[in-house]
Amino acid sequence: MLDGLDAWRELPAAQQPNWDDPVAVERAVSTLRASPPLVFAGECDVLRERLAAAARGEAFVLQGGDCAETFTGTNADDIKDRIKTILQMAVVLTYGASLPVIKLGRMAGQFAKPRSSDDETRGGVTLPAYRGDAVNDYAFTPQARKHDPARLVQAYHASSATLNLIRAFTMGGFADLRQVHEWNRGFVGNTAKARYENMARDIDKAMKFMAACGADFDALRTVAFYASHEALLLEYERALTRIDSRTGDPYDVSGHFVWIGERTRQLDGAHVDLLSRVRNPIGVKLGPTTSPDDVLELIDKLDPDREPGRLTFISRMGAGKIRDALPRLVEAVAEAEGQVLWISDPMHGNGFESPTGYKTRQFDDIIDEIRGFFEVHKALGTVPGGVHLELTGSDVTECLGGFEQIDEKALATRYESVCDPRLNHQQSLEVAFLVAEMLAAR
Ligand SMILES: O=C[C@H](O)[C@H](O)COP(=O)(O)O
Ligand SMILES: C=C(OP(=O)(O)O)C(=O)O
Ligand SMILES: [Mn+2]
Repeated sequence: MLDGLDAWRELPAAQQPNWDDPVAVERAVSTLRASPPLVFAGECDVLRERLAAAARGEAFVLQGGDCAETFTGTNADDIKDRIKTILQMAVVLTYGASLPVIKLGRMAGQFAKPRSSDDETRGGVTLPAYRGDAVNDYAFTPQARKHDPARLVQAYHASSATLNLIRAFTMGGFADLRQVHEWNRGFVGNTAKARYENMARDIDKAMKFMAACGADFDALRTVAFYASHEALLLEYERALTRIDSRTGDPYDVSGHFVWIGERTRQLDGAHVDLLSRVRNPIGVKLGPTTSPDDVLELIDKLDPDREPGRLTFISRMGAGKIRDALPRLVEAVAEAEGQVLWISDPMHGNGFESPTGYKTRQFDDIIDEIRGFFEVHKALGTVPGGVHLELTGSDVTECLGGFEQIDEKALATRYESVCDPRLNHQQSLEVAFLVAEMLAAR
């Protein structure tokens, strides 16, 4: 019997690649094992403490980025635009919440996707589904769709390059509060967004007030920005699990925060087992079929010591279901004295296919699910601790609605996602203003 960090190998593992060349898998895994960690365990500990503060209502989490990062998207402009969007949103949310905002990118590791179907059929041809650049290529040819273990190593290098740029931007002056504030003024000033003007004006006044008081803006030139992704590919996550020399504890050093998806959260499955053994702060997605017993068992397995900041539940119920499905889960956790952080993913329960064949989501459904999340927590006296969004920094047309009123016809103009539809730059900022209003109204 295998123990410890390899016990998952004897458990059912959903959504894994079909590699047909064990020698190539071993080559990739041994390269990963010999490669340096992407994050330092001490950073994961700091994030765990920050998330504990969010669970107490003393901070708010903004987790966002692509559904699926790609190797071609690993370039300076795309990464910069995503960081810029998240920084802009964070300033608006900080103002609305009057709380620090924890910035957590779905970045630097989000290269693997669970899929509903193993195959995809186009024009009578059936090939393996695209499972993220860490597994196969999006192009619809037999060669591209073959699962290739060498891609794990490419995903590691793409994550490393992304994280390097994140660290450079957020520590090197790009995140300067004065600069981010100017970008936000541009957003509100450029188009008729009357609804957001009041808050933007208030933020402007607050900045002037801070300046008049002699606030040290130079101290606000850097921000902490953490990396997160779904821990889907077990060989990859295992190869990047290392023993921390300070404490002797295992950490998954592929990212600061890793989560288990809705499709891989089986209580006796491999993903829950592996993540139960690492010290990182971790998350679990919870869809509408989750039962109170499921959440209690997940807490027992993943957070037996009830450690604040260790476990985040990311609810993704759908706008029409959240008000019915979430309360019993939140109540069960509260009764069990679980110390979990609740955050809302208003994306994954609200997808549908447009008549023209695009996977999309309605902006208003996304907002309604977040509103439902706040309502449920308000009614129960618990803490709505953050939001988890699929977004990008460019002007794609993937989600419907928002003040630009992207309609079904417009989806075709700039649909670039290789998996789920993302909020574009403007829609992301709009979400930030609306969530800031919800936070301010608490
Ligand atoms: O990002 C989430 C999942 O990978 C995605 O929603 C699955 O999409 P599918 O139903 O097209 O496979
Ligand atoms: C796969 C995802 O979500 P879920 O596990 O909630 O379906 C995702 O976050 O892209
Ligand atoms: Mn997705």
